[in-house]
This record gives sequence, structure tokens and C-alpha cells, in this order.
Amino acid sequence: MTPGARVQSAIEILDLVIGAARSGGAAADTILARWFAAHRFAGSKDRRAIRELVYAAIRRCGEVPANGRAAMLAVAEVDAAVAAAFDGLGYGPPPIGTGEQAAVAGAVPAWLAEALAASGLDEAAQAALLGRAPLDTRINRLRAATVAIDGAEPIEGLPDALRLAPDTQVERLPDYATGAIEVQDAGSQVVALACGAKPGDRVVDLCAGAGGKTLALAAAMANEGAILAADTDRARLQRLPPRAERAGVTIAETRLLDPNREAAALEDWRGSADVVLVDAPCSGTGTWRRNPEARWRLTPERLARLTDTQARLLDIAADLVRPGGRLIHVVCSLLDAEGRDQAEAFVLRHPGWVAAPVDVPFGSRHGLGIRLDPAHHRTDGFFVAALTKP
Ligand SMILES: C[S@@+](CC[C@H](N)C(=O)[O-])C[C@H]1O[C@@H](n2cnc3c(N)ncnc32)[C@H](O)[C@@H]1O
Repeated sequence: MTPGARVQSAIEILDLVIGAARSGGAAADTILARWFAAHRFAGSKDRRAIRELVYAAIRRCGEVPANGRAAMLAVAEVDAAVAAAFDGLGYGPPPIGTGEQAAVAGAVPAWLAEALAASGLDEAAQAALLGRAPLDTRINRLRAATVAIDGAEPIEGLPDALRLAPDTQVERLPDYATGAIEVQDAGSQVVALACGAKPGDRVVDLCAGAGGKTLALAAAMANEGAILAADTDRARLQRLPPRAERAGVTIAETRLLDPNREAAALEDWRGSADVVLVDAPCSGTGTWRRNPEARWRLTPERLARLTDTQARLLDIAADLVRPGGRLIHVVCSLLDAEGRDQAEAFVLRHPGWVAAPVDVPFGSRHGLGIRLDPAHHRTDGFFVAALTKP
């Protein structure tokens, strides 16, 4: 494909991504995969180039752009090769018209910039939310004592973490096949450590998803004790048992919850968990590096629904914790409404509960907990608070 044809293809894909962001449709990765499946003439180099163009446009535009062409014109403002591709030749996009408007460039949507600034993120820290994420793995001590991978770098403070070269094809590594390594951002590894789970503990991972943190908790517990991994999303939860098998995790049981009827389904764990992890559904502002189009999907209404759910899940989790046990509130967001303020509101609603120090290798103190962010810690962004039951 010519450079122009690649740019035009990226514009068409961006139109689909923008439509899906407005209507709650498929994620950009899914749209790309479908487009490539339907356009077999695009070879592997074309696919890589088109993918990069699409993500460059998504990263460049804080607000949802009017259309794919406007988004790509915003990239053309800073990339001469892209600008040159607007030549109207062959399958390329028509030339840029006089006075034609590019989408407004920016890191975050205007309505969120103020809330992020009020949450302590200056402009540079906000821009870092859209940077390139490193490729981190966790050595699974249930499968291997040591792992040697060419070019892997240790991460200070996290003895189980290895940072790989960004283009490493992890799934092809022998250590991946044996379950000796898991792909897991260093920030998620810090969160798992913050739970302080020990061998023999009874742990609930209330929002377990596909079990990324469940597997890390099981490794920290040396596969001794019990983990209940619960979630309302059947498709995500179904991915956990095969992952657990690969990782050699034998102490995790999954349980699918009905939204709004979670407490009844968890009655048998009431008052008995040493640790309950609430890795709550959130806006994901801390993971925009991996999923930059998520900021086009977030609205004030959606954020309000998320904070309501977070508070409700924290209250459900509180009932599961044994006296003296811990509730770990985690969001992969840097908005105080989802992190710091939730923890503070929780202790006001639950007399006697206190925030314990979060014992982790790195992070900055923030309210009752700690915070990690891409600019300062080179991890995804997280807020973590450890709350102790009287
Ligand atoms: C941040 S993700 C969890 C990621 C997961 N812990 C991991 O480490 O990969 C939040 C999860 O909360 C789940 N969730 C949403 N509403 C829930 C509810 N009412 N009860 C339990 N889980 C819920 C979502 O399905 C999603 O999997």
C-alpha cells in the first residue's frame, strides 16, 4: 500500500472508532482486528503502519474528533510524512483544503482536565497519561525460581518484576508457555503487594475480571489458603481458570455475581475474609496509555455511575472482612472522586475502620492511601488504600 492509502485506511478506521466511542460500541483494537480481517490486501507492514496511524490520532485528540479525517489532520500538523500523504493520488486522501479544520489537539477532554488538576496532576503528569506504556512481566514463583530473558531489566523494589523491550513477543517466549512469567504492569504488581496476603489467608478478589491480580495474590500466598475470585462479567471470569492452570494456581475458586445481588451470593464469606480486594470498575484514567480511546467514552454521567458502584462495592466488601482484617480499595484512576474521596467517604460511613499504612516498594502518599502515576513511577496510574476493620 502507498503511504496515502495507509493514511486513508486509518481515516476510515477512525470513523468507525469515533462512531463506536459515541454509541458504546466495540473497542478500537476490536475494530482494527475486524477491519484487517475484511481487508486481506493489507500486509503485515501495512497493518502495523495503519495501526500506528490510528493510535497516533487517538492519542493526539483529547476530545472526540468530528470524524476520522479531522483526527488525522491533527496528526498531520506534527508529522510531515502524514501531511505529505494528503496528495489525492491513487487511494490516498484528498489534499488538505484551505481553512480545513483539524481536530483540536490535547491530552485530555476539557471537562476532565480540571478534575485531574484538582486531583494533583499538572499538565506534564496529564500528558504522561497518554505516553507509551512499557512491557512489564511478573515472574511467577509458583512455576520458576528464576527467569532469564534477553534484554529484560529489573525494576527496583519489585523483585518479581521484569521490564521487557517494548516489541518483545511475550507469547512466543518459552517462559510464557510454562507459566513462569505473566504479563502484568508493575503498578498492578504493587497493588497485589499492597494486599499483604500471606500463605494460609482467606482472600476475596471481589472484582477479579480475568484474574490478573488473583494470580499475583496466589503467588504471594505460595498457593496456600483460599481465594474467592468474583465478578459480574461472565466472559472475563471464564478466562481465569485456564490462566490459573497455566500459572499452577490451585487455591482460586471463581464465582459469577448477579449485579445488585452480590451480597446474597457472598453470604458464605461474610465476616471471614482476612483480605478483600476491591479492584473496582473505574474510569481507567490511569490506563489511558494502553487504551487511549477510553477518554472518548467517558462522560460525567458515566463517571457518576462508576463512583456510585464503587461506594456500593466497598460497602459489600466491608461485610466480608473479618474483625481486624483488611479491605483494599483500588482504582486504576487518578481522579480523586474515585480514589482518595471514596476512601475518605468509606471511613466516615463505617465508624471504627481506620486506614493502615500501605506497605509497598514505591508510590506517593495521597489522602488515606498511596498513588502511582505514569509520570512519577513509570507504571499505570493507581490509587490504593488499605482499610482495617475494627
Ligand atoms: C478494574 S477491573 C478488574 C481487573 C482485575 N482485577 C485484574 O487484575 O485484571 C474491574 C472489574 O469489576 C467488575 N465489576 C463491575 N461491576 C461489578 C460488580 N457489581 N461486582 C463485581 N464485579 C464487578 C468488572 O466486570 C471488571 O472485571
